[in-house]
Amino acid sequence: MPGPAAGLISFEGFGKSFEVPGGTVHAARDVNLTVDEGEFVTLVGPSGCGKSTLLNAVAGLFPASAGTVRYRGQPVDGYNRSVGYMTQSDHLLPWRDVAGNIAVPLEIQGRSRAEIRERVQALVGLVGLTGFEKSYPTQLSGGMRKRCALARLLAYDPETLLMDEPFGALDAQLRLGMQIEIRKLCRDLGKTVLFVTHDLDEAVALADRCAVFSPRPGTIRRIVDVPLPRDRDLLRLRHDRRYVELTAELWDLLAPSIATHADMEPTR
Ligand SMILES: Nc1ncnc2c1ncn2[C@@H]1O[C@H](COP(=O)(O)OP(=O)(O)OP(=O)(O)O)[C@@H](O)[C@H]1O
Repeated sequence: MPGPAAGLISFEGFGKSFEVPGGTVHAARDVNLTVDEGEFVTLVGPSGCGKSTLLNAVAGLFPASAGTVRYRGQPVDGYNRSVGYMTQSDHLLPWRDVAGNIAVPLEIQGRSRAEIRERVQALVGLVGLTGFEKSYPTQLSGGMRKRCALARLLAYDPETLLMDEPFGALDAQLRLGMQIEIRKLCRDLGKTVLFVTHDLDEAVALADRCAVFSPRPGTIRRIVDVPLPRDRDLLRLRHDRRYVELTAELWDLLAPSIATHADMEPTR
């Protein structure tokens, strides 16, 4: 069995095609990527290049069409219970308050009432929602809803977080607040993160490494190391020369595919 050098998650010649009416969509091809435990890897690339497909494959939502996806050295075969998923929409239950929403995974796991109360309180504190336990989703700001969704995700205590543009709908200030939050939480809790974003600043600000995709069928064009400190100050990144250079490098890599990316038809 592969040892730790093989990484926590590995894509080995991974490819995925979907049969759709009128043809086959080749979503991803020949993807090779190893993600180490505790690493924060961002995925960027043109729309439709297969970024979400990679997350879905790690979650075990479908099998690979080519190659292999491994988790802890084992091929992903069926639902991967070691991962938690967060998307742009928060899917909070409107009829439950903050505490009730965060409690959902714990209730499903059959935890005792006392245990649930204690864990919910800890999670509320962790994401900065203390005092809002009894608020309903409609009474929360966009950023607070995200915090609530994040606390619910952490209630599962997944080893790995799969995040698909989780802050895409937030305005710039709230987004920055959530970015600070997620980096700190993941570092403190030792989580491994695969994070899809269209925002190149976000891709650099959060990442230990950033994988840049080519247009569909997407493959990794370049893996960019982000040599910023692990405890980087996101509020001051704009003054950091390395950050400015790295975001410019990503722009240069992606600009040609943005300019030519007009084809959204299935490739047959
Ligand atoms: N379950 C599916 N069935 C059919 N086609 C799919 C499925 N999932 C993804 N696709 C297609 O595969 C391609 C890649 O989709 P994917 O969502 O992975 O791209 P993406 O890079 O995440 O896109 P975006 O940045 O726009 O969210 C797209 O053409 C999409 O329509």
